[in-house]
Amino acid sequence: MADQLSGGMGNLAIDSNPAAAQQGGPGGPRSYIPPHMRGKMANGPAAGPPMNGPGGPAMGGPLPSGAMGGPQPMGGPQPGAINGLNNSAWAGNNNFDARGAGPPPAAGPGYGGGGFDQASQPWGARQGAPAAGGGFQRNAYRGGPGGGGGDMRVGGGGGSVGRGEGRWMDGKHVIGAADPRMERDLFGTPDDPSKQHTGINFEKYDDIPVTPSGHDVPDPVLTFSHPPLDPHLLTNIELARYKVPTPVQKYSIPIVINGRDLMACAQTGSGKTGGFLFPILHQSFVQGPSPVPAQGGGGGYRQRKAYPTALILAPTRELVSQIYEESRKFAYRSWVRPCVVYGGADIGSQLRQMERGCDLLVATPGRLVDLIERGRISLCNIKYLILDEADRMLDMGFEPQIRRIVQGEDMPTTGSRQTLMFSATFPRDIQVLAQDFLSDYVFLSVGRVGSTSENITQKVEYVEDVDKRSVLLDILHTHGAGLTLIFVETKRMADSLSDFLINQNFPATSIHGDRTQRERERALELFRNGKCPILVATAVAARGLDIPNVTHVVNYDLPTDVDDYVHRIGRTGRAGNTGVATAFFNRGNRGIVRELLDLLKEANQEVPGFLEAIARESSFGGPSRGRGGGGGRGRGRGGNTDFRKYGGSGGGGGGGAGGGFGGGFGGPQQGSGGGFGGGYAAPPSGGFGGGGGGFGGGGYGNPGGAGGQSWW
Ligand SMILES: Nc1ncnc2c1ncn2[C@@H]1O[C@H](COP(=O)(O)OP(=O)(O)OP(=O)(O)O)[C@@H](O)[C@H]1O
Repeated sequence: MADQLSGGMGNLAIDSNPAAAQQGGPGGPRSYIPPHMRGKMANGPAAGPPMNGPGGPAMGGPLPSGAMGGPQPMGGPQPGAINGLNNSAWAGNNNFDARGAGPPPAAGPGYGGGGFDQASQPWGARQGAPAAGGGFQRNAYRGGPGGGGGDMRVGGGGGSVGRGEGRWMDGKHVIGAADPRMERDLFGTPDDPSKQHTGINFEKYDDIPVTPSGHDVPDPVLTFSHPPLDPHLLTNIELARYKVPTPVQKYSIPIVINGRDLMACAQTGSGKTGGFLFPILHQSFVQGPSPVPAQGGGGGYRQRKAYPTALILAPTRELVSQIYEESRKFAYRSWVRPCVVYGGADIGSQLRQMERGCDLLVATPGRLVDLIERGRISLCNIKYLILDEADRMLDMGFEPQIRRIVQGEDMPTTGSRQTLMFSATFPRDIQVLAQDFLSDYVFLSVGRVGSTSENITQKVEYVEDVDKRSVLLDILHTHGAGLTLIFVETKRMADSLSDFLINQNFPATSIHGDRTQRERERALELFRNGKCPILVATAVAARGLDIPNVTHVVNYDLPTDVDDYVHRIGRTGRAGNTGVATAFFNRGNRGIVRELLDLLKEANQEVPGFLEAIARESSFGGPSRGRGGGGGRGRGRGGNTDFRKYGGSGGGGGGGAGGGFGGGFGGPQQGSGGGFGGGYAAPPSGGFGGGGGGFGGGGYGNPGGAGGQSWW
């Protein structure tokens, strides 16, 4: 049931392949191994200890920082490898063969050899955490009414808490002891290349106009200071070397502390994660844990349910892992214990993690539904519900699962919890739908909704399909230092293009939904640490991932939805750093020409003449997206602001040409290139009629409805 649910509830791209993962990862009989990885995997991760094996890391989740690019021996990038990326270093590097059995030459002590074992230990084991010897603490989980049971972090049951953990005792927050080694692991060193550092344009974020709307919007905070923020949170923010809040953080902190719901739109890479973590952790540090209801049915610790107070939902495994790592930083030494769950990884180890305490849960929807079905999580204590990449979480693919989680279980209703939604894009129709989950919310727009950062230099080149490979090779030959992320539309294309690049002696790897979780982690790790500085990816890597030193994003295949383009190119130019994004455009991409054109103009980018010409000749109807225009495709784009300002709460006709703010929801989608088909015609209160069916063109939304197959 678990596997069926994970794979069959619509979260297919994300939670797919649990069976393969459980059968031994890359070596398992049902695992997919691309040809170029076959020899290598035998010596690589599969040879190491299970990533999530029993034995229970003290605190680390199934993707320990070492496995995902933390500062531990393997996780740290190889600066030499990155800096050595130039024309000759790549193309001429005949020693590199990602298909071969051995590790890449730059691997040093890291991957594949002896170094891997060390790095792949569960986090707690590597840190020598108490749990490493004896597994998880059987009596540690909070139990019994009032929360005064066995969890050492709450109620003051005596005994010890885990390393880096604090506790809540007698109504007070007791901060845990500092742990220098753990601090290094979590926060890195000042010049640590594996961590994102703020770039030269960080201060320019302040020039972006912020438009809050809703009544009684609290004034922004200007600094990280007490008040309003909890002093212990400030200590952790300082350890993270954040000096000043980004605009979205300046506003979100007081809005959430004042008890309001929030829908926040801010450009990619501008600190939205802190935008929700800071205020909810602040509140948690101040208020302490909620009492846990008495658990019926008795049973041993294995029957215990987790009762998180904060739930963060995000669309991909990699993104939930990243958010989890961020929450570990800012919850360090506090009573709040973060946990992460996602499909494709051993559910047993995730359950054991939760049994050790689970106050802030980061989850992909499919796996969460699975755990709810198993009776292992109750949502009755949720005070904060966060939908990161909110528009993605509420689109066709995820919406049924989100409704089930939010409305179909025991979560407090709107008004009794706080709901926060964050994204860089927020189409109008999704804004309308989102209302079901929000109560009297503040809408916050940093810049225009869906706009791109001016830190990204966008280039559009006219390239026919047959010429794409050779143009890509030219680009890779001339591109300087840094990591290059190449987006394609299909999983098959991701494999074939990465194979092609490897054959051309470029150190490439790929990430997409058909790869096992371990392969995905390995690909990301090799990319992060510069051993494979070229990553070919499907849309699975488009949202949220924060990888330092990505200097170039190539849209080898342009997406059919311009919002996807916004998120993809947002993998570069983050935290005030600069980056370049190149798109291959030809007449097959006419569908987004107008929106792309508007986007480029708005971000003060150069607009190639051919784009203007094709936009003119295009018969593709509808107004342009910007400046209050609705959606040419009926999605009724958000324009630059809160749709409530323009009246109406949904309804209106389908998105025909000329559909402004009044339209765009309620009718069947016009679709572009057969994107949506039918099944999207529900009224605002009713959800999408069709759910799974009707999605036929890879246009937008979850790549498959219930039971379908993902394309990413
Ligand atoms: N106040 C701050 N000072 C310095 N760096 C910050 C600050 N806030 C966030 N960052 C850093 O900026 C980077 C981008 O932040 P984050 O991943 O939260 O962006 P985002 O807005 O969620 O992007 P996306 O839309 O792609 O999900 C991260 O590396 C984060 O550590």
